Amino acid sequence: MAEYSTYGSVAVLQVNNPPLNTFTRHVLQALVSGLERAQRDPAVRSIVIAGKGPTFPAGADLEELLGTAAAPLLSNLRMVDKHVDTCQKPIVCAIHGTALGGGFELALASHYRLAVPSATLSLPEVHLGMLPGAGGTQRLPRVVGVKSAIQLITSGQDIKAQQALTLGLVDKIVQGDLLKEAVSFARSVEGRPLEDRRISQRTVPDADKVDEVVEATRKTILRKARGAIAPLTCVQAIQASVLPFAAGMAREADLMTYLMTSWQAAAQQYVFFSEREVRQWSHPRDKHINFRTAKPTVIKSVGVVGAGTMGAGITISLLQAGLKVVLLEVNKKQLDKAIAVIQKTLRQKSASQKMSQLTTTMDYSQLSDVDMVIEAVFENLRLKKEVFRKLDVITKPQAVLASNTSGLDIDKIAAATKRPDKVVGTHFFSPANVMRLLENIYGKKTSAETVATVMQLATTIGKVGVLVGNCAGFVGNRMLGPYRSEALFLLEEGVDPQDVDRAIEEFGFPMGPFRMTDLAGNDIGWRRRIEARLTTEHGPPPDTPALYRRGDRYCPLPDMLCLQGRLGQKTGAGCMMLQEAKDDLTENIYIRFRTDGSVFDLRRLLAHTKTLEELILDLLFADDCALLAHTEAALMSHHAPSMCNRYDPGSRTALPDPVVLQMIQDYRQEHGFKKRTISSQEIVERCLYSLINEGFHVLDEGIASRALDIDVIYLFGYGWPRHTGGPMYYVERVIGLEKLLRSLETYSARYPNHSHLQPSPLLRDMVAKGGSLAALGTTDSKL
Ligand SMILES: CC(C)(COP(=O)(O)OP(=O)(O)OC[C@H]1O[C@@H](n2cnc3c(N)ncnc32)[C@H](O)[C@@H]1OP(=O)(O)O)[C@@H](O)C(=O)NCCC(=O)NCCSC(=O)C[C@@H](O)CCCCCCCCCCCCC(=O)O
Repeated sequence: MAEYSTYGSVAVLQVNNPPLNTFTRHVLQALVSGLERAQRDPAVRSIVIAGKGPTFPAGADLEELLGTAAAPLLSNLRMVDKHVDTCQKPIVCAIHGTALGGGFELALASHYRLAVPSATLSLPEVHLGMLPGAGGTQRLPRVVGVKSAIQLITSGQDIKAQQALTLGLVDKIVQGDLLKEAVSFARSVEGRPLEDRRISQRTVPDADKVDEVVEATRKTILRKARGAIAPLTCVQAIQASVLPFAAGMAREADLMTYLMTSWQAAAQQYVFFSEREVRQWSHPRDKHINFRTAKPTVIKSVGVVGAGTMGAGITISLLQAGLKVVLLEVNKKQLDKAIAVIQKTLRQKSASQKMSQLTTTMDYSQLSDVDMVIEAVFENLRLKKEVFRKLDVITKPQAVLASNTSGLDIDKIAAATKRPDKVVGTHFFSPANVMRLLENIYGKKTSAETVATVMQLATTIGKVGVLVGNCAGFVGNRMLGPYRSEALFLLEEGVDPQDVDRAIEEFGFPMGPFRMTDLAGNDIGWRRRIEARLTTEHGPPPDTPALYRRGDRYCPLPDMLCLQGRLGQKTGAGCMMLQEAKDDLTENIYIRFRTDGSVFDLRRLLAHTKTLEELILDLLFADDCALLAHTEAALMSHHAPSMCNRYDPGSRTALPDPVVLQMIQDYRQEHGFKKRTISSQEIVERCLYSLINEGFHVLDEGIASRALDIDVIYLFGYGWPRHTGGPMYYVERVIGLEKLLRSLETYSARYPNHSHLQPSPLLRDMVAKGGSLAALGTTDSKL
């Protein structure tokens, strides 16, 4: 637990609790005993604390901290802190790996800190809904000042060894053998006075500005925290660091108790464990196929087909993980653009050497030797099937063929090949090199080995892989459908897009549904609806009721906006790019012509023209292909409208657009909707409960095998606020299943034709029988 040895006058205490040397009560007890022994022994004149194996302690053991062993753990932790803080012999912490939470706090309580260059220090408790409760909020500001301490603690960010040296958090970076160096360093400081080495005895350098600093940061923290209580509570604890040390520690303990007993801390710790638990997948239809039984194929090289935004992002992720990549794109201009983006991103990450692992090509035969291909072409089933047909012929028989589709049928794609067992979905989220989620979709014939391979790939490239079944939209986008529909129905009834966004953002999402569509591109959903024949490029399908499709309520507002060229931020951004990077405009921008109402993709037109400017000038001045008036004006002003909001050039701040508001008003009038006032609560409930209700359907159908899989998808792919634990956790632990059912019953009685508000049979069953999502597989046994 903590191994004791001596090297002459130096006692070495090495924490040994694999894999991360976390502090359990027994580890802390062993540390107390070791410290007592070293203090008692007159031959010992200094002490080194280190971690055995790969790391310095990574903090308190969460299973103990949150369980019945919390009290002895805390009392032992206090004892260690007291022994270290009052010790009359110098204590040197030798840091390698990750010194996190309580581990870093132990180092701060010691007299000296040495670190290897690769070491990382951090106080990540805020991510667990807590604060650094072992003196971190009191000692850190005494070293770096209140301002930096607020920044470091409320973000929980990593501090690399070199930065820690600059901040005065470590005393020396050690290049060679850490333990040997630490022992010799300890020997060199023996007998020196210790008072000025005790951080607890120092004063906070910017103490006189504490109120000013707190006031200045509060607003930013509030905006970022979006309903999470931990960040602001951390600030309160840091504020107390200007008090005498003992008083500050007492305040820290009070605030820690408050946080530790909050529902948000429980939710965030559930998130921590769920993020790891999704790796322990099992096939919903055959539990014998699981992460233990299925062996992944080793992937060393990957082909990426399609060098659009997604293809480039996927390529960056693969290169960063050290994999060889062959990037194929048939459009030379697009390929060049992707290469530039990849180069720039890798350079920013100081990883330019990774470029040597990249081959770019326009020739499919270059994919003949890769272990796996990820197709990232346009979201069109016909096109994807064509690509897979080619890949099946060209790639080696054992290669895995994955599609980065966001919702198309994996079985239909697999059917285009003679190796459906090797075909699988890998749904990346944009930007693919940033977003952590990888939704992996197995088809009817996908083999266990193929599933294991893509789940392993997720880990290799630092993503959170979640295994789901095949259905339209899979888990994430399928659940988003009802949410979006309800948001649109709310517009019909009287709220403005900004009201919906505000309510959802106040709940904790980084973006409401309309800002999100503006960002992603309204045409994505439009194309999908066109393919599903719910609408056409010219308007509603003939002989179709305006507000119904196949018997279901339908809101045509987004289609109407698309027909007017209001495709989202990119229509504005695309035109703004005119000024700076005209070659950059390669996404799908549509131009609708007055003459025959036909819609063209600007990108395609661009391929036949010299420059975007020339094309636009041609279009604007050609008699036979005049643009719609408003698009024309927007192009002229280099600022096309987005779907629902206006954006000042270069800005992402959404401003209400009077044109859209008027359009919605006219629409209400035309279809006889009576405007009424709708509360934020109703907005949130209707949007989120319909999404969660779909989650119950998804579980019922076995598309997701556990509620935690859905939670992880929403947390890591859709910006669901982390402090609420995810949609399924939130509804079960915070709202209550019974309340959800009653609310859905009320809303569905009011809106009988909104089918997604009809409570799912699984939810009804669970409420009737007192069942729980945990019993369905939400493994929160660790909590
Ligand atoms: C460390 C990592 C970066 C490593 O990442 P890596 O990818 O290598 O590995 P994994 O993440 O997969 O982890 C492997 C394995 O280990 C499990 N695990 C990781 N961390 C912990 C942990 N801290 N505890 C338990 N288990 C852990 C993980 O689940 C994996 O398990 P699996 O089965 O899936 O293989 C990365 O793991 C990481 O970031 N970990 C989290 C580190 C962290 O957050 N540390 C901080 C912990 S909280 C803490 O330290 C609190 C302190 O501030 C002290 C608090 C003192 C409280 C005092 C309160 C006083 C007032 C109290 C009230 C009075 C009441 C009373 O008196 O009774």
